[in-house]
Amino acid sequence: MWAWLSGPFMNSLGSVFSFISKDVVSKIQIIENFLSGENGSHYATIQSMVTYELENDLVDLTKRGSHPESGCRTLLRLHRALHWLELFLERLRTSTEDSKTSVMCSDAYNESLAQHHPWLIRKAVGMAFCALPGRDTFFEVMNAGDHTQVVALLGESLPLIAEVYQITEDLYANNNLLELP
Ligand SMILES: CCCCCCCCCCCCC/C=C/[C@@H](O)[C@H](COP(=O)(O)O)NC(=O)CCCCCCCCCCCCCCC
Repeated sequence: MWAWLSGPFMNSLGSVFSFISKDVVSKIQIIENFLSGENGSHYATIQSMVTYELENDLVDLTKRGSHPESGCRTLLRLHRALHWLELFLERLRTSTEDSKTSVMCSDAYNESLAQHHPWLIRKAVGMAFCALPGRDTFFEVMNAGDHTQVVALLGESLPLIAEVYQITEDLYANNNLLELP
């Protein structure tokens, strides 16, 4: 399912994007390792992961310490990335022929992930966006047919992405986990 993150499309985007996809792949790997480890059953759902890690003091809550790669903080990074994805795909869905992917990407980034990234990363990411391929290429790599079909697919998927995002957001908010280091 995550193969595209290290596939030819991401590779064709250059070194900043391969850095980004390596970061995402390694975070997914951290969570998969918990899932296949001896306490894997606690990682079957996000809810059970949160309960298990909090009850067993497995999360660094205020500053990085003995649990720098907890499931909770790792998923939080992916959760924020999912928000970026939602905002970007919504822009792509409603875009017109002369919309620029670089603008769609950076607007979505500034509304989401950028708030959690230091200056240097924001600058590097901002420059990388300028080199993104055009809108047609994005429609093509989704491999879901012509523009109309891709727009329809996005229309069906985006509410589901938004729902997943909101469930995690509420769970993390209720447990004060939204600022995990
Ligand atoms: C498809 C086209 C291109 C991708 C565009 C990327 C948009 C934004 C890029 C921002 C990248 C910043 C790189 C920094 C990484 C880390 O410093 C930083 C902090 O990690 P740390 O606390 O462990 O140190 N990592 C992150 O914030 C994770 C960012 C990942 C952004 C990737 C977005 C693309 C993929 C979406 C997949 C969503 C999967 C969700 C699964 C539940």
